[in-house]
Amino acid sequence: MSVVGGVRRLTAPDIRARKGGAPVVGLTAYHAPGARLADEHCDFLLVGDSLGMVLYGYDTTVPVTLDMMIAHGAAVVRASRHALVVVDLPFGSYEEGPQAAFRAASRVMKETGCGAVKLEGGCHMAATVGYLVERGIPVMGHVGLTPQSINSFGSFRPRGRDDIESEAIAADGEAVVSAGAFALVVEAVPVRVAAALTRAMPVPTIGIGASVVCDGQILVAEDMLGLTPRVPKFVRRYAEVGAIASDAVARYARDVRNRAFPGVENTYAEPGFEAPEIDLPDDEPSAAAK
Ligand SMILES: Nc1nc(=O)c2c([nH]1)NC[C@@H]1CN(c3ccc(C(=O)N[C@@H](CCC(=O)O)C(=O)O)cc3)CN21
Ligand SMILES: CC(C)C(=O)C(=O)O
Ligand SMILES: [Mg+2]
Repeated sequence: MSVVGGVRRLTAPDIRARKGGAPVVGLTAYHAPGARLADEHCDFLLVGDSLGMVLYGYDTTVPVTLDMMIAHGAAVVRASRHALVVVDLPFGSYEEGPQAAFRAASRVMKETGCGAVKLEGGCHMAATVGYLVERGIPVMGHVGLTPQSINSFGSFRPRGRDDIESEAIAADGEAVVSAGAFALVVEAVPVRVAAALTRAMPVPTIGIGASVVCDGQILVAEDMLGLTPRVPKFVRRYAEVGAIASDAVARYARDVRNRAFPGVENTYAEPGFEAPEIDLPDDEPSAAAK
């Protein structure tokens, strides 16, 4: 539990206790400005390994490292005070076994100050989830579409659309929650599958592409803000920040080229020095510009 400015930050048990109550609001945050923007409105901020795709331009989350997650996680903790901060364990940092997972997760907790970690996987990760939870690390589960397994799945297509897959996902959720996960991200599954999990689980299900039946929702902030060029079907665009930002950059560039920026108000005065009149260039490119 942390106390900042007299306000207690939400904890994993607080989120756990929201089962059956008001929907849990999650959003990704990768950096200080994102965290400052989202903190007061959200119950938890997820430092998602999707940052590898959104910030670093990778095609998948597979190349993301533990050091990257720690650097971004620490920035989000510093810039927030209300929401629980959850940090994704990246591909390769926890699959080897419970002890490897504990080493990765304890580094994340110590070096970022976050309140929980998230890891992908179901039945085969249950022992790892239990090992972390028993040793004081709250774990959020993640089943359905698990993007770190893109090289096994072959694509980011929705999961659980046939009986075999939907039963496997139900068993996955059951396994990680029985092992002690305090909440469960359910990604890209049909309503029927999300509804069955939400009914069966004693902890909140957090949907992304899993319909309104879930106990909460999460989205990638850049997707809902209009900062990513293409978005999955499950995203609603709440703003077109990319278009606004592009327009601002275009106006800045025009002002620089016209010598309309910087203005006198952006300039440091020096007693006794008069800025020389500059010759504004005409439309002819000068010899120097050639
Ligand atoms: N910007 C971003 N948003 C995300 O939600 C997100 C990431 N990145 N990176 C990590 C994972 C990967 N996720 C993804 C990525 C792509 C699709 C997607 O393209 N879905 C298509 C259908 C694809 C298919 O059928 O093959 C869609 O239209 O929903 C879905 C989830 C969710 N996560
Ligand atoms: C999409 C969410 C659930 C995630 O895992 C991420 O942003 O990495
Ligand atoms: Mg992730």
